[in-house]
Amino acid sequence: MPQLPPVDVFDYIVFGATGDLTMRKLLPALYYRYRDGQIPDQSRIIGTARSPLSRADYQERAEKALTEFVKPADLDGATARRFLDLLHYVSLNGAEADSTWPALKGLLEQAPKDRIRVYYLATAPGLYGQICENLSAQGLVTGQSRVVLEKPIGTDLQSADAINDHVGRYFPENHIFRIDHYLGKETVQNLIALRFANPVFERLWSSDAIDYVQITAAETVGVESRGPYYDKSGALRDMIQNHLLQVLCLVAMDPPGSLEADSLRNEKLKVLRALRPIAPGDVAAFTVRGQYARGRTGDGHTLPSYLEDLGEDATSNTETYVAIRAEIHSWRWGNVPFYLRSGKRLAEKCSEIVIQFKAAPWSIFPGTPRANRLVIRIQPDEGVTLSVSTKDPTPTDSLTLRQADINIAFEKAFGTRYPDAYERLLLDVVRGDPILFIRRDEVEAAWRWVDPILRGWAENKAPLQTYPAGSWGPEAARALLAEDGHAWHEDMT
Ligand SMILES: NC(=O)C1=CN([C@@H]2O[C@H](COP(=O)(O)OP(=O)(O)OC[C@H]3O[C@@H](n4cnc5c(N)ncnc54)[C@H](OP(=O)(O)O)[C@@H]3O)[C@@H](O)[C@H]2O)C=CC1
Ligand SMILES: O=C1O[C@H](COP(=O)(O)O)[C@@H](O)[C@H](O)[C@H]1O
Repeated sequence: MPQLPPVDVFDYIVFGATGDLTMRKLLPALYYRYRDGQIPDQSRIIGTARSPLSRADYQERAEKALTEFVKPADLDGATARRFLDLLHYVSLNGAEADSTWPALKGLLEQAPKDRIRVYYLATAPGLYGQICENLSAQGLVTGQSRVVLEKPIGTDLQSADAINDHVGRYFPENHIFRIDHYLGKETVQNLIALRFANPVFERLWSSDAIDYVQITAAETVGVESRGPYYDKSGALRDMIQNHLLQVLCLVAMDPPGSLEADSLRNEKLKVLRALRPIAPGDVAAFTVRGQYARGRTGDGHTLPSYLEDLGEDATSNTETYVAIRAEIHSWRWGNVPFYLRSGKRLAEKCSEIVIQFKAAPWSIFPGTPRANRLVIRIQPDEGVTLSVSTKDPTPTDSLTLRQADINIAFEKAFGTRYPDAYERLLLDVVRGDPILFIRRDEVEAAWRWVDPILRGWAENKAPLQTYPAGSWGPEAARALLAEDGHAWHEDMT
């Protein structure tokens, strides 16, 4: 790994420091950046949550998390111990302006006044405004302070506005970092390179040459321990409103004028605003929502249903799967359908973008050559595959065609580990670089599109389908594409 420039000394204050996100993603990501020499030793990571833990208890929990979530080959004992020394813990109720705040204040004020402070809110979004208000009341918002808001921001446009207004009273917009970890994924960023550094693609990137686009984020896991959050959220709010719409923006946007954050965000915003609204009465035609029932893994193990995962006697109308046929009303995209889907307990863990090109208008070969297809694999096995027609080498009396792939597997091609998305994003906040974070108007535009779908579902205008855990989702999702004469990637021939 080449020498990476370290960031300035910082204090990272994590609210929700005992939670799933901190343990599974944030601490491992910070460990990797520390291991690679990017985090100076004087920096501190201060965990806060209501649980009454000592600093040693918290370090012990963090050590367990590193053992579980960092690859064993990457976990060096001595480095991990030095990393754990950066950790502190303050027991505090973020929702209340009580007597526990001075402990945090005292700890922060031990550092020089101009030290960078990152307040990372890894708690329920309903707490964001109150935590910021308390930070301000305690005099903890300095000129060098930034706040990171996890997604989803709110549960609809109205609640998102309320949160953004509340947080905005204490932090200026350029110090608010709305994180969407999909933007930190290497292959998602690579879309910008692929599209705007390779004219061979960009010249074909429109309805002139593209038949349709699919964006998939499929997971094999169920709701795990996150039932209480997830059951109130569902797949549309959890994945589509943020991650998939952001990926769609990068696929569909016009070239930004530069790599300045606002230049990119302006282009993304135009796409969000050009999404054809799906009215509540149209949800049955353009959306499919599903919930996993009991099923089986590929090797025959029984998988519980969503209701069983939630716990005894649970009932729920929450979707764990969504498929949507979206359209972008713009000159570039005409009537090109963008099929989005995301679900839990599906057959494979796979996030990818499929760009299906149009077939040749005329064939001089026996049979019609297959249309080209570009598959951008976001995870796992990050890479790009372009399927092309080539001459079948079998010596026959006619020139027949065979499909072949031009394939780049990034890890293999570059011989380097692909970092987790959070590794990049957590240090971008310290650097004060907002390019991979979401501006307020983007969040609002995304909710504006999602809200009528939620309303249609709440009015029961699209029935909740079931699908067997371990499958590719409800049959109705197949039908959604079949109506256009299309098929999901796994069904394509
Ligand atoms: N987990 C994930 O994979 C992802 C999560 N997110 C988002 O991150 C956020 C956190 O998610 P997740 O970690 O899963 O949630 P968890 O429920 O696992 O953790 C919540 C954390 O918040 C703390 N907490 C709860 N109430 C308070 C309070 N009043 N004051 C201070 N701390 C409090 C809890 O600790 P205690 O009970 O001790 O106070 C706990 O540390 C959510 O907004 C979620 O949507 C986003 C992307 C992925
Ligand atoms: O934000 C979230 O993302 C994860 C999926 O992330 P990935 O990087 O593994 O694709 C999802 O499991 C979770 O429900 C959601 O909140």
